[in-house]
Amino acid sequence: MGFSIALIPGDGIGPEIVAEARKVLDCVGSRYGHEFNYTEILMGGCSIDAYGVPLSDEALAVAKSSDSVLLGAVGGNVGNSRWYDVAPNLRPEAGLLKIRKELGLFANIRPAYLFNELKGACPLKEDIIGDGFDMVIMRELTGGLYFGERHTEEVDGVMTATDTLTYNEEEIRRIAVKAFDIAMKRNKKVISVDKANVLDSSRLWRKVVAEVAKDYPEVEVSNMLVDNCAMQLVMNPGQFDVILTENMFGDILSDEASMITGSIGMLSSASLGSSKLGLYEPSHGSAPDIAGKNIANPIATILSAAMMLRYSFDLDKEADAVEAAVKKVLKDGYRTIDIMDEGMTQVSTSQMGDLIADNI
Ligand SMILES: NC(=O)C1=CN([C@@H]2O[C@H](COP(=O)(O)OP(=O)(O)OC[C@H]3O[C@@H](n4cnc5c(N)ncnc54)[C@H](O)[C@@H]3O)[C@@H](O)[C@H]2O)C=CC1
Ligand SMILES: CC(C)CC(=O)C(=O)O
Ligand SMILES: [Mg+2]
Repeated sequence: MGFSIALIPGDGIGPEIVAEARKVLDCVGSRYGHEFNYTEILMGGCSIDAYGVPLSDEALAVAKSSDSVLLGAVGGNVGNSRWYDVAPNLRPEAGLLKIRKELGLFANIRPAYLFNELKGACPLKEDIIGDGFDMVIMRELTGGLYFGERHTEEVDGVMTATDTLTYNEEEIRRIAVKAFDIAMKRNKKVISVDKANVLDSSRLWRKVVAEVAKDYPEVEVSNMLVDNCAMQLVMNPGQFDVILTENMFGDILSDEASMITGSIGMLSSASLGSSKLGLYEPSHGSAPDIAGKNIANPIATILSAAMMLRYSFDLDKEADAVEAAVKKVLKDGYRTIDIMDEGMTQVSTSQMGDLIADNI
């Protein structure tokens, strides 16, 4: 079968890791008889350099007309790059926020599980790791603080910056439904994370989640405050199945969850809406500190490509093959530097891609 993929390498390590995911997809294509047709588009700092905007209308149109979108990452050194001394809607990340909003991708699924082979790279003590953990963070992606009205102004002679956090009940309901649906296919446990002891938006969040829960009597549901959740993730990660949370809390908690899987370079993600068109990207950023060195871990991006095969193309067998290839390469002892451990063989970004592709 043929599938069109809008490919967005982006900035920093983006082009390096996307090249490896493409290599793996091409192996899947020839092994299983599919044709993946790529159209490369610019987004982020590279698009600012080329067109003066982080996402052009033409690039957005390509993404909208594709079967799916595969992204590396966007952005540079926040604070000391030329891309940041401009209005917020012209910064690299504005391209990412725009594509998420324009494609209606309100559900960001970030699976965090510990490969047995990576127990040594997990920073937690053995008795905390126990039998490992396997959770999914279901993060709301097109509402909340990242999309609220914001401005900076002088108030009574003092510079004052304002960001607003708004959710309506429909936005909460649709992400809650996604979380309960996914819990039904897993261990039937949802922990909804909020800050209901302070925020009105969190109180509405709790009320709507409780309403949705009534349609899923088999799912065990509870609430947890976000500061406690940050602590519980490193104290008892095995307790989580599905974490349901709003945009910024999910952004922060997923970086924390990624680290206990061994490295932020391991955490994949799928951003979905109400159609088959999804955007697939690693949970990490453009890592300018290691860009161009061929040392970044491409596994999060490769596993994101596997999610693309599963969720956008319904190619479950092929997605399983990619995940199995990743596991095999780790089992064989190959590691990029971020997950390197005693007795293992250190490989570069491109070598890791080659090894995974060879195991398809
Ligand atoms: N989805 C996206 O495009 C995202 C973009 N960003 C942007 O990325 C830029 C850098 O942000 P940071 O806060 O430094 O976060 P980051 O996630 O890019 O990097 C944090 C740390 O993790 C390391 N790291 C990240 N990915 C890695 C990988 N695949 N393999 C090995 N090590 C890896 C980096 O070297 C760095 O030390 C900023 O401009 C930020 O806005 C940040 C998060 C998401
Ligand atoms: C630029 C941010 C909004 C992206 C991010 O940190 C993320 O989606 O994890
Ligand atoms: Mg993030």
